Order: sequence, then structure tokens, then C-alpha cells
Amino acid sequence: MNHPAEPPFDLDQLPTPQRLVAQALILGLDYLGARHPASWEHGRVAGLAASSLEPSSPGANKQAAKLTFGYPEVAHHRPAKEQVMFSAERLALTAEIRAAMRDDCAEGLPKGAQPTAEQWKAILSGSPTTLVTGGAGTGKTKTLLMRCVLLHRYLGVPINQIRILTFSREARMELASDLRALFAVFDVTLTSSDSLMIVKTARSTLLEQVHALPDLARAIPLEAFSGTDGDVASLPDGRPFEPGLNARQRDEMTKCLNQLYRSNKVFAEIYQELWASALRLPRLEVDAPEVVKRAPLGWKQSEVDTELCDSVEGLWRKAKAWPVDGITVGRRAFTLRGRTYSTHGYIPHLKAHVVLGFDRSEGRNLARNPTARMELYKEVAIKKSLFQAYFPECVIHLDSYEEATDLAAALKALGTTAPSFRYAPKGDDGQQPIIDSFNITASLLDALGLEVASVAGRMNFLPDDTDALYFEALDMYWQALERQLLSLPSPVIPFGRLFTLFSDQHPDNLRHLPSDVIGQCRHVLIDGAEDQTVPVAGWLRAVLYELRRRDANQPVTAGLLSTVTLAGDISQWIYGSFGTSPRMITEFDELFPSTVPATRSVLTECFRSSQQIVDAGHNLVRNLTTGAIRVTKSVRRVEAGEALPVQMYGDDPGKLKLLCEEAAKRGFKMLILINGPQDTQWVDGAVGDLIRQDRAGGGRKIRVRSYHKAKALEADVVVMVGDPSAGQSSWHRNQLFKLAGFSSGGDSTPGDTVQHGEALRLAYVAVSRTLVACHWFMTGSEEGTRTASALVTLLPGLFEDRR
Ligand SMILES: Nc1ncnc2c1ncn2[C@@H]1O[C@H](COP(=O)(O)OP(=O)(O)OP(=O)(O)O)[C@@H](O)[C@H]1O
Repeated sequence: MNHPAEPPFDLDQLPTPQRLVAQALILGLDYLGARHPASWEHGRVAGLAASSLEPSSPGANKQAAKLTFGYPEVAHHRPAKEQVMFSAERLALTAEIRAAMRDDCAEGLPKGAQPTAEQWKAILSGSPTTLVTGGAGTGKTKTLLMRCVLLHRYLGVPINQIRILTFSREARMELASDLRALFAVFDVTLTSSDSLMIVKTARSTLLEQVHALPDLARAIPLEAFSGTDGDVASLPDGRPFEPGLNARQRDEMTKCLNQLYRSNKVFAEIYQELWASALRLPRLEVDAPEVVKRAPLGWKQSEVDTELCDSVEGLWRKAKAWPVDGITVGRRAFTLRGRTYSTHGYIPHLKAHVVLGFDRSEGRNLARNPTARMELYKEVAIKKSLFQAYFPECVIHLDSYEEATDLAAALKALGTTAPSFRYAPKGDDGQQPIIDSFNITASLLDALGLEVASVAGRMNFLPDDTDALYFEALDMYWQALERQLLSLPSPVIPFGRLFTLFSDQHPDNLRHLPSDVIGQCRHVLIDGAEDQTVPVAGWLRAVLYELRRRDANQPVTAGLLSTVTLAGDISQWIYGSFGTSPRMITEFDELFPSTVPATRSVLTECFRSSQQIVDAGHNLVRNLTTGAIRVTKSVRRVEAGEALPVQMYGDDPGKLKLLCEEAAKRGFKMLILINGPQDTQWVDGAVGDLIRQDRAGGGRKIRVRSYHKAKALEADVVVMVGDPSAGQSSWHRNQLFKLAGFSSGGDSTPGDTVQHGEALRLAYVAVSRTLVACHWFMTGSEEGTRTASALVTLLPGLFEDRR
């Protein structure tokens, strides 16, 4: 129980102001019939004490009412830490400014190109945070450009404080040119370099900041490292998600691999084991179709296996390709399901048996003997399938003399040189040289915001899954590589690392930046916000927090504010398999917290395509949780006969040729989108001549791009070649995407979910580039896989099957 520490003062002893307050309180307590607990308790204790000391006398129970004056006990609290990224300011948009911009717009832009009410809402948003969403062709990019006009022309923001961030160099050039044209409408002349100062990629913006620090002034991003003089001067925006390596990068990476291999015994062992697993004949299930088909012949073939071995070995010896250094020659018999078959040799170092195959340079008509019913190459193939399904140990099947020579060389140099080989983690497309494969995986991890060196320890694999070795080797290798690159005269650092160094994980690093450099991001506008990586979001947040911190320390803070404006369409999220995420849009308020409510504008009018095409696009993505676009209404004026559904054809190169000729006659621009290298050949075979003619004539009437490169483009006629595929389920990808936080709603296979959605979204992006007509050729190259056209029901009124 609390007692007042000091006896209360007599009311009369208090100075006048306190006395008046106390009297007022007393009256208040009396009026309310309330009790002041501390005073009451004090009186009670004092009364008891007095009663025990003084003899009771008549009238002694008439206690003198004595009020005490105490202080409330208040628990100790710390001031809250401000988590808000923006000040409580709004843009100083007066009614006059709004009216002036609207008037100039009415005067400068054609009647049919005036912004809609939905667009004006975002253009004239006074909030520090503005989010513009909407389906393809609804004018999100145009809205961003108009907002840039507002900031500069009407609010006087200098152009070196505005950044429009776009995706790639190509998109940057196009957007910069559109911006120049739009500024001219508002009587502002932007030079080419002005517009390229405003329109940047996140990468080039970050790099300006990196180079502003003396320690990193000469730093080169790994992705832009070519070893030529132009490196620092022409620091490129990079080609995001194209992890092909140039000669200089490959050189440096190979050097590092060999150094690590020689100096680290553990790495060398893991690497050799991985190599052996890559050499090993891939296993097949016993019920794989080719095994089921070949096994009955294979069991019979056991009777002639010795003769088969002799014939093949004879060919190898004649070609002087056998014996091979490092391989112990000698037949060894094995029993598979009760039948005997022999191998040709053994590699002790790899604990691997060797079976000789049939080199393609030999005649296909060769047979074991003149009476044999089957050609030699077929018998070899049958035995190979049997071994794939039933051979219990590690076996290497040498399919060519060249392969054997390479193997001998690698075995000879094994003590000093890391063997080079091709590898793909399970579920990834096509094998790559190991260095390239490491680079692709490291780029994915960077984009997902995962530390490459710590990933292996957070994953798990089935006991015989060689991907475990791959990730273990990658972790060790990437650490060594980053250290080696950093020690070069001009330090080389991967973009992922640079973004992380300048992200909200390391906010102090940004404190070293000069104010004019960080101030370039005072007003950031991002186009294509659906495809940003975790590190880019972290970097942008850190930059905005740092600006806020600096603003708060200014002598006058009134009028100081930053803004962020995002435009995006989650149905166009097509780089998820490379590690991007649409979180900037879906978690906008959490990522960019502001006391001023955000302005959100959903654009619902499509200016690009007819309603059939808009609905066909919607048909593709409507079942995706990430595709919840509000239904879009086409406002495009369509000529008679133009409102056609997407036309679907089979493998019909002749039809493509006709379409191209017809488009050329009408002066239409064409965009041909391809799904893979096989489609490049298909298109070249069909219309290669027309494309070359177009280029020779200096025209750009026919453009050929991959589906992934279709974003932000539009054309009168769009031709889709091939069917985007959702690929194979992948254990390692699912784990990585889980680690990166993609398992929303308890999704246990988030990597597969991303790829499934991506196939459909790629088709959506392709269809939605259409101004007049869209044609889809199913070339059949992806048969049997989960492809976009098979993952949804294509509605007949929206897709017309002409196969
Ligand atoms: N208010 C408008 N009036 C007329 N045309 C418009 C309007 N807004 C945009 N457009 C035109 O519509 C087309 C699509 O605009 P824009 O590229 O800005 O859309 P988007 O939403 O960014 O498209 P995507 O998401 O497919 O890249 C462009 O040709 C643009 O000029």
C-alpha cells in the first residue's frame, strides 16, 4: 500500500496558486462524492495513531477533516520510436496549381488523350505515397510521366531530385524519349541527358550512390564487369536476369574456382563428388516408358552381351580411343535381374564403372555380326537403358571418343585443376557449365535477398540428392569469389551485395552519402513495380528513411518531404522465377509507412486493345490469386472487322508468312514473341527473309523478342510462338522461395506456384501488347509439359482455335 512520503501541507500554508488549485480539487472531489485514496489513507493512519495516544474524551470521534495532497503514481514509459518514412507534409498543391495543370493539359494534349479521372487522382495526389494499379494498357506509365510533369513544372522540384525507375536499358530509352515529348507539351525543354538523368534503372541509381563514396568510387558491379576501359564510364543499367557470362567474368571465376580447389581440401572433395555425379549415367525409374519398351529386348540381349562388348570395344580400339588414361581396363560381370552384363573398365578415384557407348562417327548400319537382327547402335542404346534402371552402382557411359579424351585430361589434372562439367540443379532448365550454373543460382539468391553463403545450411535434401553437394560447393565458392573480386584493383561487387550494403539492413552506410546524391531520390516514381527484387525494395526504403532523418535535422523542416509513386500490375509479374516479387504493390502500406494516407488509384480503362483482347488476357490470369485485376473496360475505338478473338494455329509456318505479308501491306507493326531457342529457328524458317528485308530497309516494322521481353511494348499485330511452360517441380526452388518468405497461406511449394502463375502471366503480357490482332502459334515444342494454354480453360469466344 502506498503512503505519501511527506505529510500533507496545510492548505493555508500553500502559496496562493497551488492553494486555489487544491481548493478547486477539493470542491471537485466533494461534488463527485469521490475519495482521494492517498489522503484518505494518510488520515486513517494518523487518526489511528492519535486514538492510541490520546485518551478518549467526549467528542474525540469528531475527527478534524484534513485533506492531503499526493501525486499520481505513473509507470515509466519511453517515447515511441518513429517508424514513419515520411513527414506529415503533403505536396503544396493549391487549387490554382491544379487548375493550371488541367488547363494546360486541355490545351496541349489532343482531346482523345486527356487523362481520365482515375489518372488525375494519381497525377495530382498530394500524399507522399501514391499507388497506381490497373491492367495492361490502362495508362499507368503515362500517369507516372504526368506526375513527373506536375512535380517539376508546377511544383518546381528540380529534375535532379526526381527519379523514374524502370526495368531495363531498353525501357529506359523509350521512357526517356516519351518524357521529353510530354515535357515539350508543357513548354519544358528536356535535353536527352536531362531525360536520362530522370529516367533510370534502380541499378544505375544505386551505382551513382556507390560511386559517391570514396572507398567505392572505382567499384564495378560483377554483372557489368568486362575488363575493358569502358567499365566505369559506361556503367550499364545491366541486363537484369540475363546471367550470361562474358570472357572476363568467366576468366576471373575460373581462376577463383581453381585456387579454392587447390587450397581447400574439403571443397575439392565436395567438388569432385559433384563432378562424379554429373558424369554418372542418369538414373531412370523401372517404369519409365523407354525402360518398359526396351527391357524385354534387353533381357534377351544378355545372351550376346560378351559379343556386344567385344564389338564396341573393337571400334574404340580401332579409333585409338581405348584404353583411356586413368581408366583401369577390364571387363567386370554384373547380374541384373538374373541376367549377366559386363562393363569395360573402372575409375578407382571416382569409384565408377565405365561402359563404352557408340560414337556417332561410326556407321549406323554396323552390326555385331552379319546375322545380328539389330544395328549395333540400337543394342548399345538398349543396354544403356537397362543400366539406367537396374545397375546398382555408379556407372559412366562414354558416348563419344571426344568425351573419353576430355575425361582422361580431367583425370590427369585432377590434383591441380578443378574439372569443368555441366550441371543443372533438379527442375532447372538445361545443364550449364558449372561456373554459369553457380552464377545463375547466385543471381537468384541475390534477387530473393538470401545470403548465398548461408543458404546450404538452411536447406535439406534426400540422401542421394546431388543438389546437396551443389549448394554446399556453391556456398564455399561464392564466398571465396566475392573476396577475390573485392581485392581486385577496381573492386568488383555483385549488384545483390551492393543493394544489400545500401539497404535497410545497413542503414548507417547511407549516412556517408552526400546530400545532393541521396537527394536525387527525393521523389521516386517506379514503373513495373510488380517485378522488383527484395534488395531493391530494401534499398529504396533505406534511402527514404535516410532522407527523412536528414530532413528532421534541418533548421526549418516545414515543406521538406519525399514522395514515392508506384505503378504496376500484379498480373504482369513475370520475373518471379528469377526472384522478383510484387510485394511493393501488395504490401505497399507496410513497406512505405506514412501518417498521411496513401492515394490509391485503380485504372480501369484500357486504351490499347479491343474488349475481346482485354477479356482474353483476363481469361488467362483470372484464377491466380496474384491476378485479381479489376475488370478492365476497353475504350479503344475499333474499326469494323477488327474485334477478333485471339486466333490459335498449330505448327503452320506458312500461315505466319501470310500474316506478315498482310501486315506489311497494311503498314502494321508486328511483334513476334518467342518462347525458347527452338522457336527462334521456327520463326527464322518461316519469315526470316521478311525480317531481314525489313531490317535492311531500316524499318522496325517486325520486332522479335522473347516473351519475357514483351513488357512495355505494343504493336498492331502480336504473334505468339510457343506456349510458356510452368516447368518441372523443383525441390530446391521450393525451399529457396520458402526461405525468402513466399509461402503465403502455408503454400508448401511456393517455387512451383510462382512458375505456374508465371506461365499464365507471360501469356497475359503477350496477349495484352495487342493493338489490333493477336495470333498464337502452338509449335508443339513444349508438348507434355504444363503450359499456359493447358493450365486454364480458354473460352471459345475469346480464343478461336483454327488448328
Ligand atoms: N488518358 C488516355 N487517353 C488516351 N490514351 C491513353 C491515355 N492513357 C494512356 N493512353 C495510351 O494507352 C497506351 C497504354 O498506356 P501505358 O503504356 O501508359 O499503359 P500501361 O498501363 O503502363 O501499360 P502496360 O502495363 O501494358 O505497360 C499508350 O499508347 C498510351 O499513350
